[in-house]
Amino acid sequence: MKVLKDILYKVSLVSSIGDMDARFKEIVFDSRQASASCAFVAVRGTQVDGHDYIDKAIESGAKIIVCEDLPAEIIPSITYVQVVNSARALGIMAANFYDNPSRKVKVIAVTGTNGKTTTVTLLHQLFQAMGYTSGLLSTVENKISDEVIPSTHTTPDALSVQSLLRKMLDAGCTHCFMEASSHAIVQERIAGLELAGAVFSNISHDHLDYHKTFDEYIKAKKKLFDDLPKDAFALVNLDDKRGKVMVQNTKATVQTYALKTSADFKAKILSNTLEGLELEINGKLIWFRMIGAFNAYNILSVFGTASLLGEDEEEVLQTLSAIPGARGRFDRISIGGITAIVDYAHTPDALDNVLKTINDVRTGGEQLITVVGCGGNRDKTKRPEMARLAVAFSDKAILTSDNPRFEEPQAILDDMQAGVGPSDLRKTLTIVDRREAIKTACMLSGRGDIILIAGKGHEDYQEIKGVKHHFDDAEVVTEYLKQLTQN
Ligand SMILES: CC(=O)N[C@H]1[C@@H](OP(=O)(O)OP(=O)(O)OC[C@H]2O[C@@H](n3ccc(=O)[nH]c3=O)[C@H](O)[C@@H]2O)O[C@H](CO)[C@@H](O)[C@@H]1O[C@H](C)C(=O)N[C@@H](C)C(=O)N[C@H](CCC(=O)O)C(=O)O
Ligand SMILES: Nc1ncnc2c1ncn2[C@@H]1O[C@H](COP(=O)(O)OP(=O)(O)OP(=O)(O)O)[C@@H](O)[C@H]1O
Ligand SMILES: N[C@H](CCC[C@H](N)C(=O)O)C(=O)O
Ligand SMILES: [Mg+2]
Repeated sequence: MKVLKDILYKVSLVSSIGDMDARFKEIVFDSRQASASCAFVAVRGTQVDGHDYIDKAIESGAKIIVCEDLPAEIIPSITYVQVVNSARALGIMAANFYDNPSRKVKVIAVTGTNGKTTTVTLLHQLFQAMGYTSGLLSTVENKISDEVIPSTHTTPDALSVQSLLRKMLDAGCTHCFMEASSHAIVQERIAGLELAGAVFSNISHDHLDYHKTFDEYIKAKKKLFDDLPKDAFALVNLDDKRGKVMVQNTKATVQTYALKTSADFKAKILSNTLEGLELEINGKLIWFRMIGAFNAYNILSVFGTASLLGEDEEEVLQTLSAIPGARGRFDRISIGGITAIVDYAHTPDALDNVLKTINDVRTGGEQLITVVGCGGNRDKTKRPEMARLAVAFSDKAILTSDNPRFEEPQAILDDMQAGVGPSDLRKTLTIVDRREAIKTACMLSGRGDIILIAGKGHEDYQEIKGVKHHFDDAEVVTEYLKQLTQN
């Protein structure tokens, strides 16, 4: 049992009614999970307002209500705590409830439009390989050392963040590498965390459905750095034109990395092929198994982070050199002389990078066939742009579905097709069924050709009308390439 006033430590309060020494055994922010003697935090959401569910939570046994607006009817047996910001209060309460695990585990948060999963995965793999026990919170999976805990979000909700960190601490983890999505920052899912450092990779077009304007999206990412404590580090990519803005108001120690300009951590690409990257980092030449210039940025930010955490530079580079990278990020499958690449590029910038990378490392003569779709109920403005890029940088493009969710798949494809100019229609196919689209790409390809399947990476489902149907790009392309090349 926890005592309310202890758990409210550092929460900005407006007023309270009732017993501040009240005891409770769990915090919930969803009335459907309320139980006897829980504390219910009413959070305003995008769909509904948690304040409308206060009665329901009390019916299910909640004895403590934390909210921004007090209800009209006050029940004498209930304690009400009015706070400035419920979402923020939830994060701070969760941290106190689990005894502030981030004071003992060094937590590094990575934000940016692209590269978060890759960066945190590399950091986790690196620290594990160097003998540390470390944790991971990522889009693909959460990990406590080697134990996998399935991930539902890029950044879990505030309670899950803290309870996972507590488990990491109990399991002996010294570090945790986590993604901080812009949604999570705005929704205060990381409030209450005491970060040891934060990393900014880049910012480009995404999630304008949620943030509305690019300025708001930049502000969301900047908030991570604004909220850092003085003893933390802020590591930013200076080649991104928003790198400096991110750390304008931070109290943390600013450190920079770049390929194109002078910075604290600097790298140069010596060679970039389908086999890997050769980089010069701090005067040392090292070979890496990851492909593409964008991965040079990810490797460099991992190197910078590890150095700022006090690790030996030589050991870091040697260990990183053997690491394969994150699942679904430029995964190469070679069957019968055909190369398929499965990649999670689901934004115009990521797709542009991946297509340019393939074009940079092509030897010439082969065809590049790209299969790509755009998610339903997500930023619509990226649809024509992604189709335009796929067509412009490939010999053939097959536009298809990617998690249509509650939208009509053909309507998403119509939005995509608007980005294809009349002269490019010849090399564009539209196939709603993703399996058929991949099969067609395999049928159109011959020895030496490259098939890029973009958008889903590690995802093993296709989400249609609230139901996730098993679907795995790598599995499907392997099946057809085997079938077609064996006959
Ligand atoms: C748009 C968005 O981010 N939504 C997240 C948000 O939900 P919401 O604001 O819509 O919540 P709501 O349904 O309006 O409910 C408001 C409050 O009322 C409560 N409630 C609701 C109903 C009820 O009966 N009783 C009750 O108490 C809810 O528990 C909630 O506290 O808060 C929830 C709890 O933390 C999240 O699960 C949910 O993620 C949804 C499922 C989602 O799809 N989010 C995506 C967009 C997301 O967060 N993506 C980023 C990564 C993006 C990227 O970079 O690629 C991520 O970090 O995963
Ligand atoms: N540093 C980078 N710059 C630009 N593009 C990148 C970078 N790193 C990876 N990418 C591309 O972006 C895709 C997504 O990468 P990753 O999963 O690491 O990003 P993310 O930020 O975690 O994405 P999400 O917001 O969906 O969690 C990759 O599949 C690759 O195509
Ligand atoms: N975390 C991102 C992933 C998008 C991946 C893509 N496959 C899609 O479904 O749009 C989101 O939920 O917007
Ligand atoms: Mg991610």
